[in-house]
Amino acid sequence: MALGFIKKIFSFGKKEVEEVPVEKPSGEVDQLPTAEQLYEDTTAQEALNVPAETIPAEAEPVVEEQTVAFEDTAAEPELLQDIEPVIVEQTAIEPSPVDELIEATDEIESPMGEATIEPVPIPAPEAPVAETPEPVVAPKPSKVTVSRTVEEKQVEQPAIAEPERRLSWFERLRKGLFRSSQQLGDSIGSIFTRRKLDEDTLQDLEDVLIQADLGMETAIRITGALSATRYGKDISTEEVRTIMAAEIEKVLGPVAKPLELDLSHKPHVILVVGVNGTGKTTTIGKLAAKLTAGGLNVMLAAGDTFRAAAIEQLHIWGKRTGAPVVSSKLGADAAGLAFDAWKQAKEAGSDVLIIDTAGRLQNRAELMDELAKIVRVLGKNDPEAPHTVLQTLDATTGQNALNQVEIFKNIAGVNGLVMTKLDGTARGGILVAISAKHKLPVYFIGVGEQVEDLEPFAASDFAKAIAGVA
Ligand SMILES: Nc1nc2c(ncn2[C@@H]2O[C@H](COP(=O)(O)OP(=O)(O)OP(=O)(O)O)[C@@H](O)[C@H]2O)c(=O)[nH]1
Repeated sequence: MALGFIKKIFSFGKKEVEEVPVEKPSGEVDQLPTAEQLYEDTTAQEALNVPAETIPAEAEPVVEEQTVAFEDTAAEPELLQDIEPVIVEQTAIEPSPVDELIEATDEIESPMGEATIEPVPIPAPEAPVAETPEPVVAPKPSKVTVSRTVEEKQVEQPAIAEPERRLSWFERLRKGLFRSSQQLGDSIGSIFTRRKLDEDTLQDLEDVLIQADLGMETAIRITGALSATRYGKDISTEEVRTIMAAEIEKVLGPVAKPLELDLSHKPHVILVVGVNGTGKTTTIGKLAAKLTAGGLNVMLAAGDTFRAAAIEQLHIWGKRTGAPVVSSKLGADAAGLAFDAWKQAKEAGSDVLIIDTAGRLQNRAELMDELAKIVRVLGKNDPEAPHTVLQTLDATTGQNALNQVEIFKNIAGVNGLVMTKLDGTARGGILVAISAKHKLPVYFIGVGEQVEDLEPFAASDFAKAIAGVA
């Protein structure tokens, strides 16, 4: 009953995301990925599952009428009325005592008076029915888990709008990894044709696995597993692939974790970092869609103050997901913006604040310093913020991604990964090497540019797709 209650908390807040006409500011957004195409498929779907263990025993609603309302599914439409629309007045941010609050070493150029919050049109609640029960505002649990959100059936498009069948996320993953898994399969095939498993074949296989970016540790793990059971025997490519998939899954299993948000922090701050073009802003949009669809109040902060298109892109996602966006003028101090955004989110009672950052190469020391400053400054507001530091990794990247994680983790405290673009001509093997080395949770994979194309990371599916096992 308690689980049902919590599920209802996160389903009655669901809103249909309306198509919002996007105004193009003059000039700057011409190079934006065609927003209308990019955001053509907009329906945000169910977002949150709350594991039973996170539900306190006393999670029963305290108000008697409330219990009745949740148990009576016919009464749910009425509850929809009770959700306060997140409407933020479009006012300039009041001057904040930033300078007093920040140590002298962190010279924050607060974008006071420049940062704006985009008001968000909220879809109208469903029409009330007769005999509306007493309004009830359901309490939110202190911890939520973000997991699979979009069922394939929920993203179906009318036949007329989509003449070709849209591939499922797993088909896109397989397709994306097909080329590298095929190359791997060909190489394995050429090693084991009419050859028994011996020292030479094991060495050749190890080389092939390392070339596929899987990393030395995993390569040795795979050859070790083969050697232990099949040494001196004939072995087929399929058998090698199957053992490879099993060993890769053992590496990935421990890092395939759902993203958990600690809502006792209000807002729970998610800082999104990574190298240029790795999919930070797109991932933020997709994640915001999951969270808002789950009934959470989300605020976005356009901390990529370098690119006008990035700010505009985040505003588009804000409109699509119903999340207000805090932004500032181009070139403003990103740490100051993050600081002000936290205050705005606090004042607005947001559950989650997601902060975008400018893409930066990990070897650009001054840019990495700026990132460290954003992290420090957020800690002035809430010593534990940012609570989640997500790094996006482009799946078409090879060995360099290992170095990216190393440096972003050290400087920004990355504590979770998202691998994007697995639907393209992805390599993907590097995620195995990164997982073996850093053991950071991998929360999601990006398998497309649409709002629903963010999938919880599943070790078994990924391992099979890399190894080319059905
Ligand atoms: N195919 C595919 N494209 C993606 C995915 N994620 C992001 N993209 C595309 O990759 C490009 C870059 O994405 P952004 O979200 O702008 O990347 P970013 O990291 O914010 O970029 P910078 O701000 O320049 O660092 C855009 O064209 C996105 O549509 C994905 O999972 N699959």
